[in-house]
Amino acid sequence: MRLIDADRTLWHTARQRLFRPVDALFAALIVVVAAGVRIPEAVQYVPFVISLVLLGLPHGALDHLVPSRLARRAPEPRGMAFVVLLYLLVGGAVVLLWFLNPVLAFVAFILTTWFHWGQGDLFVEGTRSGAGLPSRLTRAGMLTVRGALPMVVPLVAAPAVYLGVFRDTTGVIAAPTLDLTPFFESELLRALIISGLVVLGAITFTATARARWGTPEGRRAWWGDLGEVALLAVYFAIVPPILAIGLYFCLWHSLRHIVRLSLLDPGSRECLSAGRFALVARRFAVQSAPITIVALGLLLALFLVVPRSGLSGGALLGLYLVLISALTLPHVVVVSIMDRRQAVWASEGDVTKKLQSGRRGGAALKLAPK
Ligand SMILES: CC1=C(/C=C/C(C)=C/C=C/C(C)=C/C=C/C=C(C)/C=C/C=C(C)/C=C/C2=C(C)CCCC2(C)C)C(C)(C)CCC1
Ligand SMILES: [Fe+2]
Repeated sequence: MRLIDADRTLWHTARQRLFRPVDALFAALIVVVAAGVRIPEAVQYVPFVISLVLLGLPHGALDHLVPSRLARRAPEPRGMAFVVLLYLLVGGAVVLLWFLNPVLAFVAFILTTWFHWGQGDLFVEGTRSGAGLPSRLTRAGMLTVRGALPMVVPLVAAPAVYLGVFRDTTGVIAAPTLDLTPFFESELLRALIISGLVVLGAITFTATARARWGTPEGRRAWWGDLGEVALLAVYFAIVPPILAIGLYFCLWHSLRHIVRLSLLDPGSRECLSAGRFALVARRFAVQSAPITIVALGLLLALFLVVPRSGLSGGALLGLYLVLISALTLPHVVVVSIMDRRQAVWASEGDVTKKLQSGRRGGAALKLAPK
């Protein structure tokens, strides 16, 4: 896939000015933890606490504006009503599932996150260069590998922490009914999971090499992709999971999504073109504040409603994850609509038709000529 040139330049700037420093921070954390420094448990929760008001929770708080932004129109009530209804119905159904079957709700949440974080990275990967993203199947492979890094690597590297978060999160709703300890402790399962991921990664990178190797730009993109995957794989294997995932949620997934949203907003786009990131951040903070406050209200309501909410770090994180899971599914629907309009999954023919009819939805992608 190829991005229209103006967008590609803006993504390049974002990569240099925003994403590279985050790479450096993750690399530094790997070194610090590998050197044997123990990060106190309380500190590990800090990114999740900050995510309540900065980057994390707010990154979905403009979802109601997405339909109008994609259509390049001023915010309109119909699009907003659609998104609010979507959140009410789908989010409500997820909360209900937590009450009916917390274990199933947890597993569904992990799988949804796997998909969603993979889909976010797949889009950003497509902005890296004019070199083609390969077949849809390979794109699905890229999504699966990217999403698996935060969801699967901690399961293999720190199963006890994963089990703890599972217990805390399901535990805010009901006393545990199912003991999954053997599942989390199975060496065989861990070996199978990690080998599956390595094999899938190898197949995917071989396939993307075939699509991208033809030009110097394509080769740079391929190495860049590989570098990110390697960094994240080591990061999630070494850094304590709650800290690692909290930082990734804010500084990786949400930051990229906010850049994507800002490119669909003419005012923010102008600031981005001028490299004025502080102004973009301010605009986003102002735009996302009202709905973020509503979402915080929902968190408080959930705290009062769920039967076993507590004040320990684990219980509070569990409660927050229950809320996030209810927000994530409708958010995934909105982001999937963005993916569709921005041609993330399109075949070459579809994209050409879209470009010809001028329905580009802002940062539209087009496939590189073969
Ligand atoms: C628009 C709207 C709104 C809002 C919204 C929002 C605000 C959204 C957001 C969204 C979001 C905010 C999303 C997010 C996502 C996230 C995620 C998806 C995460 C996940 C995570 C996980 C899953 C993890 C886990 C773990 C840990 C932590 C540790 C270790 C282990 C484990 C891995 C388990 C409202 C409702 C108000 C209204 C209507 C409209
Ligand atoms: Fe997201």
